[in-house]
Amino acid sequence: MSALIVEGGRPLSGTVRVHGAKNSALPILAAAILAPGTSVIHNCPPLSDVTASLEILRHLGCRVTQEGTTVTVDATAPVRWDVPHALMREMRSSVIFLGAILGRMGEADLSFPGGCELGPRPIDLHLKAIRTLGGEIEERGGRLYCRGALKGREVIFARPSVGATENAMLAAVAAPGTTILCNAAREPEIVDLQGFLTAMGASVRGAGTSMVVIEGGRPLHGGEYTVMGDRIVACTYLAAAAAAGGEVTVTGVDPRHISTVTSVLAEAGCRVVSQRDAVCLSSDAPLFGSRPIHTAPYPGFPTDAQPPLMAALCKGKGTTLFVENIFESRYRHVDELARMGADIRVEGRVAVVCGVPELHGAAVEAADLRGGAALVVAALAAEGRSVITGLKHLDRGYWHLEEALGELGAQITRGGAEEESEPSALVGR
Ligand SMILES: CC(=O)N[C@H]1[C@@H](OP(=O)(O)OP(=O)(O)OC[C@H]2O[C@@H](n3ccc(=O)[nH]c3=O)[C@H](O)[C@@H]2O)O[C@H](CO)[C@@H](O)[C@@H]1O
Ligand SMILES: C=C(OP(=O)(O)O)C(=O)O
Repeated sequence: MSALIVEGGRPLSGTVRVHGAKNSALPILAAAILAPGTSVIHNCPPLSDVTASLEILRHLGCRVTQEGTTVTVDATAPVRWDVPHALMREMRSSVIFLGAILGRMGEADLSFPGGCELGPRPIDLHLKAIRTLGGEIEERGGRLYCRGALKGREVIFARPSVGATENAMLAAVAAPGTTILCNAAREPEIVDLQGFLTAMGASVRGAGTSMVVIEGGRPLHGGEYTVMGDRIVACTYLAAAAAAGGEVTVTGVDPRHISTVTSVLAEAGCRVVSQRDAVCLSSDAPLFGSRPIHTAPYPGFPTDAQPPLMAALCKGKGTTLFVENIFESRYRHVDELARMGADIRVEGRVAVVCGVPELHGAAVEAADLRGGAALVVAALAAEGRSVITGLKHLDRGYWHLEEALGELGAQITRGGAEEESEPSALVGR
């Protein structure tokens, strides 16, 4: 079993560039199937979720090549419209292929998606949107059989959902007529998807607001596009610098996309300076607490940044209250942070973090992607050695994490947990 071995307690310094955003790259890869042509997608990070998406595209009959962070998808002649269950359960974003495959092939056969276990993650809003656009969906034996001639319509979401908005956009691009998505999610990744669809010849406007308008049924062609930088990876690096101390510049991110997070870090005592596509953070004293953090759909505080920010605030002088409003079970990192000496009390959706003067290294296990990032942040701030397992979760969303942090001066390596792990009571002492 592989593990990250972190010798913590060292300040970080230098500049790090974030890789492309997982949550943009995945719907963009699904969108590539919509056009009978070749799309070229740059800044597409070779994460395990991206590999799964490429496997789905290959299974559908696309020719796919990957050179560094550039992916080329030739979707001239897909031959299948089904996604095997093993690929569906690899990640949440497999469900985004529903709108894209149905839009291109007029038929789709999928099962329920995987992804981080954060409590119930229904797909009712996805299915309702597709049905509104004319898709007939039959749920049988855990599979979803969809067919139907799509038509532009008004779709009203009961709540903003990133994935359902993306799925509806992909289906609507292929649906003749005007589709209006009301109460759409406003995340920057949706704006990125609009950018790629526009590069393919689609007419989509309004992404980033709660109303997205699509004139569907236009002829599409392959597009060339560069995926935006990953704002959650940026928040993770900033949280690491805040926790470990030092001075770090994170580049390749739009500071406006993470202002709810940087304002919390500033309130906790870090100096934060935003530039056009970079954020510089320095931290040299124990962090204070911050005002209560309520996760919310964009432009609110992102749920994906909650675990790393919580980890950053564990060591310090203040108390911070977190309210997780998006997912029911997104505090699975708390027990592991407690092994490092954190003082966190959880009651339902609320977690209260009381800063402690020191954290200590420990053997801990990631239970989900951002929970894993939280463990890395805490380990960098902790005195002594931490051994972090459960890396398959981290590898879904962080590319070259140990190299990037290593360049900032962190002592972090990937090795076998068996050789490195001491009895957990001794680790870090
Ligand atoms: C691949 C990707 O982009 N993942 C992101 C996406 O996930 P994802 O697209 O799954 O998240 P959603 O925005 O859909 O979820 C928001 C809320 O709506 C609920 N809901 C969603 C769909 C549905 O059909 N029914 C329903 O009730 C969810 O349970 C959740 O409580 O947005 C989340 C919220 O910002 C992020 O944490 C994930 O990193
Ligand atoms: C929850 C996340 O991803 P997914 O929706 O793919 O599970 C995430 O990126 O933090």
